[in-house]
Amino acid sequence: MSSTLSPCSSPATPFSSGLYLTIPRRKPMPSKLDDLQISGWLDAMKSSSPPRRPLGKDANFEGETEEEDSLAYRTWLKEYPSALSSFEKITDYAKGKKIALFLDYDGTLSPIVDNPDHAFMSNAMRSAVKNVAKFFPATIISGRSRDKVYEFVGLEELLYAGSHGMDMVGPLTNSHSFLSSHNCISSNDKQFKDLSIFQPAREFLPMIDEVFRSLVENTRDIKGSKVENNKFCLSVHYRLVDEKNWALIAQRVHDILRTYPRMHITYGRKVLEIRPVINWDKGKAIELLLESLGMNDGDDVLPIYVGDDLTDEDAFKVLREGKRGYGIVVSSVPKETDAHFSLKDPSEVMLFLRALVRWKKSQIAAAHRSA
Ligand SMILES: O=P(O)(O)OC[C@H]1O[C@H](O[C@H]2O[C@H](CO)[C@@H](O)[C@H](O)[C@H]2O)[C@H](O)[C@@H](O)[C@@H]1O
Repeated sequence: MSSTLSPCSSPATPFSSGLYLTIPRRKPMPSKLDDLQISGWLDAMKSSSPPRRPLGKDANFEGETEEEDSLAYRTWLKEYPSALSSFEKITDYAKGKKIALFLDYDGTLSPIVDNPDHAFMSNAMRSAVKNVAKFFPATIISGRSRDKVYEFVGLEELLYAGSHGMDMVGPLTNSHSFLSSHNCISSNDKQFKDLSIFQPAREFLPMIDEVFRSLVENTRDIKGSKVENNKFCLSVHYRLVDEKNWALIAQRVHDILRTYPRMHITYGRKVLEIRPVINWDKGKAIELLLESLGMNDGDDVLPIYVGDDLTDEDAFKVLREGKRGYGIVVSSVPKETDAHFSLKDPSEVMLFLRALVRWKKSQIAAAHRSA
């Protein structure tokens, strides 16, 4: 699975320096999408954010009955077992290995809410994340801007990767193979002393700001829409837009992006994510982070990635294809995924993090006893 389901966008190509200067920018000209294009966009918009009926609760949900939903979920669980009920299996495999933890933010550490500015994590979750980071190197990897996700999480014990991994600050100095080719620079900033900043889409910034302004301007009349600037990518939210206007919002975004062929769309949970066409995603980001942490290869490393969204699939895929860790998808409905295990919602993520801490403490205690 790839998160780049972009029926109307250009294929991803590697980053090339100075690209921004060659990008043609014309005034957006409205174009009429044909029916096929519209239905392609709408299908992607719907399938990336399926209607959800919380399991065990009645809700106004068109389609299958609640019973059928729950049967479908139980069947799906056989293929993607709960990371809680499979905890022993996971920790048996983790024995003697160094765990590296990667956590998505929205829908994983904080519940999905209508207003993206109000996606706060609970204090209980914050404390679970803080504790787990005492025992395992942990990174939050989010589509949000790095500053925004840090503002939400507020913990210094972690590394932060914003804009889907296009903005990372950390001890990235071990990753020689990536340094030269991916715009990684040592920071002169006092705040990030001795750390490196990795921003492979830096040259796109002026263009991204331009697209942001254009999106704001051209969607302001669509009730419920919201454009979020995530620094190296943009989000056009339609969660609160009446479904009859989804085609309209798709049309407007399409019209703008026609004049920016170096920007493309991916689909998240009731959000169109606009990002530069560079060969970089959350999967590549975790490879770089693992390499930086000196944990890129060897049988003694176990990366665990927890995420809920289509963009997290790039990371699940890297782990599955490399046969070197576990992806855990957060979902209360069956979905196609490259993850190995599942958790129903952020509250189960919190239980899983706490269980990891208890397990690690028991390992340490056992090691002390036998020493
Ligand atoms: O990679 P993530 O940390 O999961 O970020 C992905 C997007 O998350 C946010 O949007 C989603 O959560 C919002 C708050 O719960 C919700 O209102 C929205 O419908 C979801 O799509 C964030 O606002 C986006 O910018 C991120 O791209």
